[in-house]
Amino acid sequence: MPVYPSDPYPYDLPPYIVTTEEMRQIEGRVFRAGMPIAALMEKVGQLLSQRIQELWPQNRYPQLGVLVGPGHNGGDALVVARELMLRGYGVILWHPFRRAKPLTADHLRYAQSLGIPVSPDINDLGHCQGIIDGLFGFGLERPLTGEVLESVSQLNRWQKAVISIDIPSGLDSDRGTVLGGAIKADHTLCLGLRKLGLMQDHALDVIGKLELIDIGLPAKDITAILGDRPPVQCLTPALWQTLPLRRSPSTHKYRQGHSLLVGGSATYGGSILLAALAARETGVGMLSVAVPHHLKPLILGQVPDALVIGCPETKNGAIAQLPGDLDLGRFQGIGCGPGLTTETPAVVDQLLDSSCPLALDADGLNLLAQGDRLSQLVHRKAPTLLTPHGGEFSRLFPSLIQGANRPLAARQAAQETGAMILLKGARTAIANPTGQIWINPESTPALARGGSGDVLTGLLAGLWSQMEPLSATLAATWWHSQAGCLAAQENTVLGVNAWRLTNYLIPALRSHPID
Ligand SMILES: NC(=O)C1=CN([C@@H]2O[C@H](COP(=O)(O)OP(=O)(O)OC[C@H]3O[C@@H](n4cnc5c(N)ncnc54)[C@H](O)[C@@H]3O)[C@@H](O)[C@H]2O)[C@H](O)CC1
Ligand SMILES: [K+]
Repeated sequence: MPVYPSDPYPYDLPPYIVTTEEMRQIEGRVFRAGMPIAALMEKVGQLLSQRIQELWPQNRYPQLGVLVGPGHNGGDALVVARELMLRGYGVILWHPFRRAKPLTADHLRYAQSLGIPVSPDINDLGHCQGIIDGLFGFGLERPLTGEVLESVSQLNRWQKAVISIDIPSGLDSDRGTVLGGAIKADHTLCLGLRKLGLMQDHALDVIGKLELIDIGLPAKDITAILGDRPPVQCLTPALWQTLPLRRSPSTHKYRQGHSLLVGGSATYGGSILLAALAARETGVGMLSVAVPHHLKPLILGQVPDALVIGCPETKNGAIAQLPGDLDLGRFQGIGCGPGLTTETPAVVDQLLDSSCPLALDADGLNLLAQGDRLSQLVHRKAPTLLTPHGGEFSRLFPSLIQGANRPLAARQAAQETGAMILLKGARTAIANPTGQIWINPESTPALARGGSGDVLTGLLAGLWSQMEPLSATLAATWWHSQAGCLAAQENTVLGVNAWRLTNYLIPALRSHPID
């Protein structure tokens, strides 16, 4: 599992993520406009063959097994098989189906006329160094069963190098769920546009490294189906350019935003400190941190540039209330939750009643889940962001089946609450109340540890005071994961504790050219 994409996505391609139906409609426009299906299949096969030769040089992968399905995924695979054979690879086909689509049947017949062996027995591929999976693409209609399922399981047991064409066979191209069984790929060469099923947390172990192959889909056909505001898209490096890096020479600290962080307790003292360390890396003009009184020295000691507000505290060392004279109208971005505990709901109520842009995380979310706070959220006028991980999301929205399709669950939650939802995970999904979704395509398992979320909350609070809330949320998410990837690259996937992550925020930013 690469901790840092060595060759990230070709971001010059549209960052859109499509459903099966949208892909079919886009390709349908291309075919109706005159592009012969056979021509596109041949083009796709050539592009795939070139990439596979780069990934699998013939001297290291002399023998290749090619799984040929009954549909056009199988057709793609047959073009690849033929082209690689002509370039000197040894190729053997596995095709256990009696029927195939006409185009696929033609390619199969031609491959056989060239002397490429075909076997219905998967064991005849046991000697191959690499397996090319052209069983099913987005046309999979039902779970794999019988001999096909057994052969896929056998193949996975071999643990050979596997490249899947478009989608690992057996994976649902919308939900990313495994239908009966699925090929476990090292690489998935996705054709044209990313499929929604490939951008789901639970699909990651099956798809391996996801690469996008540009098959030349005209932008006009994509826009005709997806519209000008594509429903689902990836975060991209373009977000670096949106950060508030351009400042007027005459600016002053009061013009660079004032953020407030609220949290901390005797039980969890470090979370709010991590958030504060991250917030100040955003360059926010002023940073205020409201903590229980006893934590004030800790914050001041580590973040002397912050204005630390010592709050009255409960006997358990949590914030009892925010100071009565605290004017929340002074802040353009508030992050509440790291280390807060759920002892004092009044703190969250006070923030919800304010007209401040508010990001709720951790115990701020757990308090939101109590009583009718969540149902009242739709009446809040100021921008609101909820940043749950999976467990918090399930507590907040028990009726939404996020497991099957987390991005769509996040969208539904955003539309129900009127808040932006940032559903954290391996592929964090951000949804806004207008129904748009952004998915972060690049992250690292190194971030799966306590404190990472606090760092994100700090970035959000700091950027919300300097940028439009949605842009700030997208940029913070991208920045956070890129810093994690860089930290993992330099310290291994074990070395990205939250404190070190805060120290990688600026290096990650600096390592990308800003126009
Ligand atoms: N749209 C195009 O013409 C192009 C598609 N590309 C590639 O082709 C696939 C999509 O092709 P399609 O034929 O629609 O679907 P599949 O190849 O996935 O095969 C579906 C095929 O299999 C049968 N089937 C479905 N489920 C099962 C099952 N569980 N067991 C057995 N058989 C099953 C179904 O009846 C169909 O006949 C796409 O992913 C691309 O790889 C090209 O890239 C460009 C042209
Ligand atoms: K496939």
